[in-house]
Amino acid sequence: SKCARAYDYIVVGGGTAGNAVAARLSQGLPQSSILVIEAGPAAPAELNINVPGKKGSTLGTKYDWNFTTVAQPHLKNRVIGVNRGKVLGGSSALNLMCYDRAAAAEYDMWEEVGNPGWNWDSMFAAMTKAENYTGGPAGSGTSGPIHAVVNRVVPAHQQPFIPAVSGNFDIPENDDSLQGHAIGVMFQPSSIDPTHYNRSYSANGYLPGAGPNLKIMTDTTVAKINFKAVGSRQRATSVTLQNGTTICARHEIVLSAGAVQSPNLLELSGIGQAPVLGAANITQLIDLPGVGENYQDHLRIQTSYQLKDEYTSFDMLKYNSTAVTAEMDKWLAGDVSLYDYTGSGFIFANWKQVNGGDDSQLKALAQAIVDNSTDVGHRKKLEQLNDPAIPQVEVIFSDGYTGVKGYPAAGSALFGKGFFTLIAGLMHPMSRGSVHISPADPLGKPTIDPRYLDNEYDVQALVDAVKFCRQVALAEPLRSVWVSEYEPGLDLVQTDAQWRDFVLNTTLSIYHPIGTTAMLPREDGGVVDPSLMVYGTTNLRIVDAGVFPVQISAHIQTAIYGIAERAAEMIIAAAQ
Ligand SMILES: Cc1cc2nc3c(=O)[nH]c(=O)nc-3n(C[C@H](O)[C@H](O)[C@H](O)COP(=O)(O)OP(=O)(O)OC[C@H]3O[C@@H](n4cnc5c(N)ncnc54)[C@H](O)[C@@H]3O)c2cc1C
Repeated sequence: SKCARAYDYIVVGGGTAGNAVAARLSQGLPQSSILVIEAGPAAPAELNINVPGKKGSTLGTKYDWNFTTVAQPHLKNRVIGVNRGKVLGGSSALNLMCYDRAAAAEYDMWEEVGNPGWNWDSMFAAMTKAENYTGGPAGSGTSGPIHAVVNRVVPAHQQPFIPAVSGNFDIPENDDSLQGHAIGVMFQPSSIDPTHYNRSYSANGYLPGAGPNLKIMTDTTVAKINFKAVGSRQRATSVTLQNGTTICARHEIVLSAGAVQSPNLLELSGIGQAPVLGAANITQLIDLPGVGENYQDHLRIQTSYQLKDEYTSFDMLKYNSTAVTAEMDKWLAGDVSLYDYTGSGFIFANWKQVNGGDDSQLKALAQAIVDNSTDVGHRKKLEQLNDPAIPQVEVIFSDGYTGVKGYPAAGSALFGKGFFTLIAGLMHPMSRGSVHISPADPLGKPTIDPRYLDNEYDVQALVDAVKFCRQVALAEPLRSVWVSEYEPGLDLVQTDAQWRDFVLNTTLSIYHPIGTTAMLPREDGGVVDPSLMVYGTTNLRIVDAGVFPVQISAHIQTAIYGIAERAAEMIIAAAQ
């Protein structure tokens, strides 16, 4: 079909990775033309995105694709939200700004599973190239486009968190957790620009540094990628937009639509497994069974505590309209405000640290899964369990009520009270799921089935993680700041059966899907090779969270920026 326009490089998806790779290409290839196509709008002045304390307020809005899983049979048939950014900046505009890194050995595993050059050293260099960490330890990035800083608002009732953990558990205080040794209890930064105390994300971080050769189309959705056969491989020549327009690419197309939608776009373009394509009446161009498989995520579970009345929590902004106005005025004026707040207290621990020195039960459960699996990712998870330097559980000190049953209703006895929440994240669940186009409506919402908790390891791990949250809350001096456990309730949940039920009723995703276009050997279910090129194509790369081969024990944005930096270096080198 005819080209309405042509560019040297087309990046599909102006999200976290897409804007990063596009801006770097525009700088490194000043003679080339680069186009970013983003389905959502640009929203540079949107306070719900820019103000750190308004994090979460964009979920369910026009800036969110609002995907959901299919009913999860092992979570009592609950449907779990899969929120994804639909705005220039993608999910980096919606995320909760936690900014950290996993243990060095976890990035080295990417190389061990068949990706030469992808290891801690190369990823650390790439992640710090993306970074400008004010007040970070030696070795942090200081001139990259994404800002990081430890939040200047630390509520008084968070002060006892670190002493309670380091004083009562075998978990050391660690001031250096972004340098490859992740274990400990610590303050960690958020992706915030301390100049104005606003969210730092791919749209306001990378794009201002791009050259005039970068063009951005917003509110524009790509429907498919078109190919031309070159010998036994396929060359990506153009994209077709949802309105039927065709835009041509002279050199390469980069797919950065995220771990949910990049595999969908491959399928819509004829790349994927035969049954999925056949059911949607799509002609198969490349048989790639790994497309949309290997969906891995982090899971969350939490306990919440009602504070003594002398403490003021972030909850105030839920019920006190005078405080809302006053704090927003302070934020707008650049003064210290409650609206600066993001979480800064974290624990990253292995199972022995969580379970009083004994990790035998969880290891046996994991071993049983690996014994019945040929999956390379499962084998790596067992290796991770055996390495005490690799965290299995994260606990976030979250000020205010951020649980599942809801803040007390207006008029109820606890309305107007303050809370804090300990959110546990399970870092290496064993479950694997999938995301595919829906046969009935291939251009509509995808069918997402993460198969959460489909194995006993994940269930028991969540039980242990949430019991650990309570133990931390009960440890002094933290015990002295609260009056009662609001959720689940000290009296209501005590036995293992009750904890198990609480897990099945309240476990949620912590929004980190990865692996659905994995960088792995083709025979292991891989979709891209170590240069991020889709197998069977000559010039289609994927640059987003989908290429992670194995999940890491960290919030994933730093690794995604690192992948984008490395991808840009490869594409620029290939062009020169
Ligand atoms: C609510 C939430 C909280 C999170 N909290 C944290 C956190 O605190 N710390 C952290 O490190 N990580 C966090 N994450 C995870 C992290 O932000 C994301 O994993 C990451 O931003 C994903 O980057 P990406 O480039 O893979 O995809 P995205 O950033 O999602 O980018 C994909 C882009 O492609 C666009 N797109 C999709 N399909 C098309 C199409 N057909 N045509 C055109 N454009 C298209 C989308 O609109 C989007 O802009 C969170 C995520 C969410 C959703």
